[in-house]
Order: sequence, then C-alpha cells, then structure tokens
Amino acid sequence: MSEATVEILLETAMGVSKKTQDQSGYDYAMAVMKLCDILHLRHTKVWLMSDLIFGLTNYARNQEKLIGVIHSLTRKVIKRKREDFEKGIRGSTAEVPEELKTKTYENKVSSKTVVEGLSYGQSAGLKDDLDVDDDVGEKKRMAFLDLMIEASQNGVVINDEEIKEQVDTIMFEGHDTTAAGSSFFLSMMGLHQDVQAKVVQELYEIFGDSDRPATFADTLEMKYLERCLMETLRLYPPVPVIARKLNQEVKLASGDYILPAGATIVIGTFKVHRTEEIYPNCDKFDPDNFLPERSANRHYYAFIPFSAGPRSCVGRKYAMLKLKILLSTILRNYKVNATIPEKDFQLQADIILKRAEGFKVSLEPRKTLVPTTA
Ligand code: HEM
Repeated sequence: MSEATVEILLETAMGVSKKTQDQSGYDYAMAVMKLCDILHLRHTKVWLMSDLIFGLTNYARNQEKLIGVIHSLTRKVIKRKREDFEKGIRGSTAEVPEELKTKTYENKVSSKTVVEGLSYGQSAGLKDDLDVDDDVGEKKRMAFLDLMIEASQNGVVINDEEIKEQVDTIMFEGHDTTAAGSSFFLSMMGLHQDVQAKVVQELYEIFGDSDRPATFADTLEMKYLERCLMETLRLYPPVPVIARKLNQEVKLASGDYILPAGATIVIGTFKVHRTEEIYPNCDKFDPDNFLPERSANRHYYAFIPFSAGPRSCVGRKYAMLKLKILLSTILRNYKVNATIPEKDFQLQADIILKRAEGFKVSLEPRKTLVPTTA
C-alpha cells in the first residue's frame, strides 16, 4: 500500500509520469518506514535521545543512508520537472488513462450533469472547489509541484531547496498516512464481511459489472464506503497523537485545572475517538456512527483524524479522494479476507499507527461485482 500511495502522489501531486521515474516508489516507502523505526526507537530508548550518543551508533549511519534515498527521489523529481519547464512543457506529464479522456459514462444511479455532493465527509458538512463536475477530460492539469516551479519562475521568492522541503513534506505526510488508513480499512473489510458486502452492493449500483476506472463523480456516490472509511479513521487514526506548545495558559473546561504557557500538550486522537460518552460501544466497528443523523449533534472535535484548526491536515480532501479511488478499485476486483480479530491487533504508535505484526489480509479475485450474500 505504501508503494501504491507513493506512486499516486508522484503522479497526482508532483505531476510526474510513471515512465519518468527512475527510482521505484517502493524504495522510497521502505526508506521512510525504516527511518520511522529509528525515530520510534529514539522515543523509547532513553540513551538514544542524546544526539551525541546517537551519533556514535550504527543507527545514525543508517539514518544518513535512508535520508539519502529519500532526498535523492525528491531531487530527481524536481530536476525532471525543471528540465520539462525549460523545454516549455507545462503541467502534469502523468498519463490520463484513455478511458478517462472521453466523458460518456452513464451513471447507473443518476444521470445528473452537475454533481451535487461533497468530496470529503458528507456528514462533516464541507463543500469546496472539488465539488464540481469536471473531473474527466483532457484539460491540462497543474500538479502541486508544477505550480511551485511556475511560482519560482515568476519571481516569487522560493528557491530549489525550499521547493525540495515542500516536496519532502507532501511526500512524507501524504503517503504513510493513506497507506495506514487504507490498510486498516482493508483489515476491517476482511473482518466484517457483512459490511464488505454492503460496500460491494453500493459499488455495483455505481459501476454495474463494468471495469471502467472510477471518476470523481463516482466517488460522490460512495456514501457507505465513505462512512466505513470515517469509521476506520475513528478507530484507527493514522496519526494517533498530536502535540501543541501552549502560547498562553489554558483553563480546562473539565475541571479546575490550568495548563501553563510554554507547556507541550499531547492530544490522544486515538483516545478521543474511543470515548464512550461520544461513541456508545466505542470499540465496536459501526459505520452507522457516521450517519448524518448520528453525527449531526456531535462536537466538532469529537472526530479529529486530520487534527483541527489552522494547522490541521492540508491534504484531507485529497486523502479522502485518493482512498475512495484506491479502495473502491481494490474491492471491485478482490474480496478481502482476514482472520486475526481486532482484539489481537498489536498496535504500534510510532509517528503513524501501524500493526506491528503487519496487516494480515488476503485477497481473492472477484469474477464479477454482482453482489453475493456475505
Ligand atoms: C488518511 C490520511 C491522512 C491523515 C489521517 C492525516 C492526518 C494529519 C494530521 C493529524 C495532521 C496534523 C498534525 C498536527 O496537528 O500536528 C496533518 C498535517 C498535515 N498533512 Fe495530513 N493526513 C493525511 C493525509 C495527507 C495527505 C494525502 C497529504 C498531502 C498530500 C497531507 C499533508 C499534510 C500536511 C502538509 C500537513 C501539515 C500541515 C501544517 O502543518 O500546516 N496529509 N495530517
């Protein structure tokens, strides 16, 4: 999943054609994973916290090598984009599948010409510029990196090193989070076959037995799949804790406590999401928790997989879109099975929430999407 999410980022956010990539997404994803292991070790082994002692260990040398792998990919991607720009090539060079170049799909559910719906969390009540019916066709797409390179040409002060840092941030934040989210989602589908059957039923209503690629309009119809995704992010938030340094003292609403200015506070998203008063039977996987009527009166901060406020996740709409496309494609082609029950998951919270034993799911090819009972 990590490899897939890196490749998707390179094509969609960096606008690089798969053909132009000379280092696989797999190497990048593995390097990030190993680097996170070292960071995790430094969180838990007191003696490794000191830079001086850490610098003397093999971990430090390994870390250098891994950072080299990570940075070499970003440097190559930027170099390639700059060369394209100098040759006058503007915009994304990632290929659009032939089937998506013509807009002739009949939607089985509705034949709306204007999409009325929401790209991220219908229940969250958000609507923005993604909510338009122009997701297919041959218009020139400008990826995030294209825009930055163009801005640097137009005299906006951003140099190559700064562009590289932005690319590193998006590549890092954008791949491991969605890889964890999608892997937990597949684990849930494997364990809750009745829920998987309902998702497949919904996909059948959207796609019939066709194997055409999913469009943006289709993702707006994936309402039940979205609820399953939100419920997965509730139980297994890929970023399980966030931290903030207080600029001023804060009086807690819950009692006579005052947190001093300058303190670092840690917000346990994982714990917030499993609060019994907010989510009755809070450890149970129940996609109906995100039915509009159930979430309508819930506090805004009761569901914070993407954090909240001014430093919340900039990629959340992109993430939901990417997850819907990726997961619907998998479920249209494979039945997911899993045997390890949730109570036996060995959760590991380094930077990203993972299952220490790996995501043990197996896939069985589906011959047809025609729904079968679970
Ligand atoms: C399921 C997927 C994702 C989850 C759960 C997630 C979660 C988060 C969270 C919790 C934060 C805030 C951390 C904090 O408050 O300290 C954050 C920040 C951020 N995320 Fe995501 N993220 C996801 C996907 C993505 C994607 C796909 C991208 C980019 C394409 C992205 C880019 C970022 C960036 C750049 C920030 C930093 C924002 C800032 O500091 O102003 N994220 N993410």
